[in-house]
Amino acid sequence: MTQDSTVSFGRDALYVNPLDQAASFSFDEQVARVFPDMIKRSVPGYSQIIGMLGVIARQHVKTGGRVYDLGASLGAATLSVGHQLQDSSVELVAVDNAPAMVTRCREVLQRELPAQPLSVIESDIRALDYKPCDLVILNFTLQFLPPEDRTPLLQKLYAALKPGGALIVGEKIHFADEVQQQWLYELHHDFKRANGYSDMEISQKRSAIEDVLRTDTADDHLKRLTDIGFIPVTQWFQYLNFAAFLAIKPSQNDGGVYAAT
Ligand SMILES: Nc1ncnc2c1ncn2[C@@H]1O[C@H](C[S@+](CC[C@H]([NH3+])C(=O)[O-])CC(=O)[O-])[C@@H](O)[C@H]1O
Ligand SMILES: O=C(O)C(=O)Cc1ccccc1
Repeated sequence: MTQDSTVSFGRDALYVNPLDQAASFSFDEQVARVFPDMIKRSVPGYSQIIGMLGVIARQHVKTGGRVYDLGASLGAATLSVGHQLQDSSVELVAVDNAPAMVTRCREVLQRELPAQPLSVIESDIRALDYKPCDLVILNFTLQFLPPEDRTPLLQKLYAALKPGGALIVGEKIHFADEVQQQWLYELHHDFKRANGYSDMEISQKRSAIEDVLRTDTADDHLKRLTDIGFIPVTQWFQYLNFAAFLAIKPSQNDGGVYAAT
């Protein structure tokens, strides 16, 4: 962070003190202020995924193309794509519906990617009219939509993607097998404890997110994306109960087998 920046970020201590009743988690001013620290200490592999998003973008984004980062928060995924592509003919579009995130995101991205055509849009991603695009990133965002809204959004994104375009979905997942679910759930708890959260912080945060973050299984994701028409669909990442998927919109002339630049 540069000296003249108005954006500053702190350590996540939101759930340190006992709360009578934890309010539902929301992406407000308090969360935005500690978000980089919160997500790195809470999501196993977050930094590795972010780094790889830019690398994957290089395979799928063409000259003059467009990339959407949906539920962009502070723009980390867009930043990774911008740094990897280094292509000022590509438009990067970051969208989030939380005003506290959008303000900071705009400032960070304009400062870090000054030569890039860039839009930071405050909008619900379900309401947006999507322009033709090469890559859509939903990095830990789909999980916050009501389950019944997930397929309609993904269908809309499929329609906007150009043939050969890619969708990347990062998600917290759960497991159909109860033993596996319990095991990975506990390991995630231990991961957070190893990153400096107390048991009380972990359990208060869990109560606050349980109604707003509803997970699917990896199979749910693979099936839903395949049913919509994406092919191939692959899971390219898993670290404990966090996973990421890559889904391609097939092009007419590759027999639906593979598409990239
Ligand atoms: N309907 C919606 N419309 C727009 N934005 C939404 C909606 N619902 C939730 N959001 C936004 O989705 C983001 C989810 S965080 C994404 C991290 C980021 N992708 C990253 O790669 O750093 C993940 C997490 O905190 O676990 C928040 O900024 C919400 O405001
Ligand atoms: O903290 C958790 O347990 C999570 O599942 C990840 C997360 C990270 C940031 C905001 C909300 C959820």
